[in-house]
Amino acid sequence: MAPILKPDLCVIGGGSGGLTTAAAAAAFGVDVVLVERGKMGGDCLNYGCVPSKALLAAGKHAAAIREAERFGIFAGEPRIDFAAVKDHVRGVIAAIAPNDSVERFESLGVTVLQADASFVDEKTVSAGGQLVQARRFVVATGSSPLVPPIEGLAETPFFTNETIFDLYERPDHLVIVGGGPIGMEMAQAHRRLGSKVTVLEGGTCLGRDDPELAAPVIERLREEGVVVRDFAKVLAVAKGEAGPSITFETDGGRETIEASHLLIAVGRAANVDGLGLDAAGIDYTAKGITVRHDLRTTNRRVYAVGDISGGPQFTHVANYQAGLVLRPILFRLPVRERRDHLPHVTFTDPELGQVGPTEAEAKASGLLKDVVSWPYGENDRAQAERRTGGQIKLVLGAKGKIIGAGVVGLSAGEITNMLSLAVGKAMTVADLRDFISPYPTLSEIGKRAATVYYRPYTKKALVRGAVRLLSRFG
Ligand SMILES: Cc1cc2nc3c(=O)[nH]c(=O)nc-3n(C[C@H](O)[C@H](O)[C@H](O)COP(=O)(O)OP(=O)(O)OC[C@H]3O[C@@H](n4cnc5c(N)ncnc54)[C@H](O)[C@@H]3O)c2cc1C
Ligand SMILES: NC(=O)c1ccc[n+]([C@@H]2O[C@H](COP(=O)([O-])OP(=O)(O)OC[C@H]3O[C@@H](n4cnc5c(N)ncnc54)[C@H](O)[C@@H]3O)[C@@H](O)[C@H]2O)c1
Repeated sequence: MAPILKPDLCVIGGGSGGLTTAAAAAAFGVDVVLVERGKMGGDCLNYGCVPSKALLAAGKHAAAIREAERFGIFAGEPRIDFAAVKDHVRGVIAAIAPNDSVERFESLGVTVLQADASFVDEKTVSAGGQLVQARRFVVATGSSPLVPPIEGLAETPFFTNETIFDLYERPDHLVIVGGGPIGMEMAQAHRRLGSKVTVLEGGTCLGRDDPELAAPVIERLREEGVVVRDFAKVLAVAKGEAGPSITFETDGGRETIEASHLLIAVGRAANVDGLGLDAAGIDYTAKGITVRHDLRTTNRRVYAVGDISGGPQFTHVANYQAGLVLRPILFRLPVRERRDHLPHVTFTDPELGQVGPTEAEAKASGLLKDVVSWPYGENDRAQAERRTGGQIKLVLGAKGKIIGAGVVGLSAGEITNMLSLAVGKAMTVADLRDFISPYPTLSEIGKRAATVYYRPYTKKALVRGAVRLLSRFG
């Protein structure tokens, strides 16, 4: 048996959270062992963010060709080679993969074990038989697609995010169960690439977002021909002649529809199975590993980051958490995870971005003092681009502090960066009002929304009187 490895840090999982932790620790000269049982890069690179955004990008090009007439350009209906689109998706993954590869991590000084890791006791991990006893462990094992207990599903072929990107034939009719970010992004991408698409959502689509901001996304998908059915309870699926048939119930009664392909996108299950968490004294639930404010688990040697830590499931959150845990691990500094300033973007067209609490969440927490908004229609760049649908909303606390913000519209994801800075740095509407925004840019809507906050002051008799008085002094 190989000698026990005794590094300073052992990271389990080579996805967004694990790779960031390992690379940053190695940059400080720390002896790191990284264990990954599947593809380096995890979900984001292989089955998540990257392929979904590449597919959406292809769909966006098709939509731009269809809409070109509005700009005086006549191209007709685009001819779409679905297999070539998938080659493009593969190509994007391949272009990014070297950054996440075993070779790159070994070149950084990390020892990479390509094996399934499991705790055997409180201080030891076995990775394919190789024992590792590290001073600290970081668990970053991510999540997997949740498969709901729908009658007949186990006997019916279906896709998840782990298999849909390998489908090289264009679905004639893609039925998607779940209208969250995965469901809606996949629905629009496939519709734009020529498939008939139906979304069956148990509640309301994009239900975690501000309903007023989610509405234009849902409306746009419907305009493009996606059939969106809210409050649809899927009762059973069965393997039909041409593909799966899906029976569901709404207020209007029971219906059965025929699909060529079925995609299940109803959320995620934390990858806790087989990790030996009980042997290590690490508490967990179905949502993930239980962590403290500093992401430490119930085993003081072990931290958890990313989807497995039970919080919001995004790559940038995994990266943020990786940055946090390195401080206690490397420098013995105390940290406290914040969740009130986290952004997320759904990359449909229009994009939908949110930072911190929505209006309703801020109201429920008692922090809401005001909301100001500005429509894309009043932005000159949006007019030039002929994309005037959407709005920005600033959620304000006391003294004009921006505690949350949401935006839906063209390039809303990019605008969310500015909003993330504003919320993260506890800026006020005055900060957004006073910065100089280059003209004509879409981000100007943030500044315009901030000026709305000051409108009541311009109407105040005292302020108006002061302006009149001062004007007398020449
Ligand atoms: C379709 C889709 C689209 C998405 N789009 C976005 C987006 O646009 N933006 C965004 O921010 N987020 C997006 N996400 C979410 C994002 O992908 C995840 O939040 C992120 O990948 C989480 O990173 P992680 O490191 O926690 O887990 P993962 O990336 O899942 O990595 C975990 C790794 O651990 C390995 N592993 C698991 N168990 C073991 C074990 N016992 N031993 C060894 N290795 C193990 C797995 O093989 C995997 O490689 C998307 C997700 C999906 C599914
Ligand atoms: N752009 C992005 O950042 C992005 C994109 C995709 C995924 N993600 C991440 O991945 C996570 C998972 O995405 P997701 O869309 O699978 O999950 P989700 O939990 O966000 O949404 C799942 C949806 O499915 C519905 N649902 C659940 N059970 C159902 C059932 N039996 N029948 C019909 N509908 C049902 C829910 O009401 C919900 O609207 C997201 O929460 C997000 O963290 C992020």
